[in-house]
Order: sequence, then structure tokens, then C-alpha cells
Amino acid sequence: MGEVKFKRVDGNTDLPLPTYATAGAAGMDMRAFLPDGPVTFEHGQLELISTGFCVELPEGTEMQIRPRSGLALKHGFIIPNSPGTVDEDYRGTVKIGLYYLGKEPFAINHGDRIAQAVIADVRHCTTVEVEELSETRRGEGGFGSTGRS
Ligand SMILES: O=c1ccn([C@H]2C[C@H](O)[C@@H](COP(=O)(O)OP(=O)(O)OP(=O)(O)O)O2)c(=O)[nH]1
Ligand SMILES: [Mg+2]
Repeated sequence: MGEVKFKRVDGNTDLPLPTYATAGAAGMDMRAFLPDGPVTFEHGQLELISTGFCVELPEGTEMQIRPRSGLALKHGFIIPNSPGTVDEDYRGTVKIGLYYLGKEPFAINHGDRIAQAVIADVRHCTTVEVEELSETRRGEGGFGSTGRS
């Protein structure tokens, strides 16, 4: 629970507030704010698209901007900085970077749901420099060190 505050940017009179598509959805769908009309993506095109909202998050949280699976797997839109991080203290417009891998031109229209935003708890830690770290079975093994199956 908790409350996310959304403030409309100038000109955004029509987009609905981001909402969860179902009661159990992890993310709220974010729409494209494109008052000047659709953006037609060509293969390899990267655009930063406004959601039309500034945001104020609950204390101790972040907003993660994640791809929508359908748009990614059926159409080839990825978010290069995924999961995007919206900081608790950010008051600017939330924007979404979209990169198009598909072959044929594909239009994103005003109001299309282009990403989903997950609100997650953030833990802030203190830091300390040490000479030794605790021993574990894994030790320094990583990057596939435990095998494939
Ligand atoms: O998908 C995203 C990612 C970031 N942001 C905004 C909110 C976030 O608080 C700010 C900074 O993001 P981030 O910390 O990831 O970028 P940075 O390159 O570290 O920039 P900065 O130096 O401003 O922190 O940009 C978005 O609107 N959408
Ligand atoms: Mg940063």
C-alpha cells in the first residue's frame, strides 16, 4: 500500500492516471503522452517518451520502469535502461526510453500503454571499508561457476 502522487504536465488533460490492470498486477501501466501525434519507430530507433506525469513517491520507495512483455516479445520494443529507476526525490516528468528492434515501422500512439511501473522498497545502507570479507562456499566463483544443469 502507500500513495503515489501524480501531477499532470501542461497539456495532459486526457490521459487516465496510471493504474494496475488487474487487482494482482505488480506494475501500473504507463501510457505515452504524445500530444503532437504518433511516433513511428524504425528499426534501431531510440526515443524518450513522456508519460505526461510528474510523480511523488512514498518515502523509502523507488519506481522501477519495466517493459511490458507483449510490446517487447510481440513487437520488439525494449527499454535499454530497464529497469529504469525513478528516485524518491525526483519531481520531473517520468519518461520512458523505448528502443525498437522490429523490422517494419511501428507507430506508438498517444495513450498507448508502453511500460509498467513497479513501486519497490529501497534500503539505504551505511558503508565501511574492510581488509577481509567472510568466507563462503561460493567464494569468488561466479558467472556460470556452478554449471548449467
Ligand atoms: O526510466 C527512467 C529512468 C529515470 N528517470 C528519471 C527519474 C530519475 O530519478 C532520474 C534519474 O535517473 P537515473 O538515476 O537512473 O539516471 P542518472 O543517469 O544517474 O541521472 P542523475 O544523475 O540525474 O541521477 O531520471 C525517468 O523518468 N525514467
Ligand atoms: Mg542517478
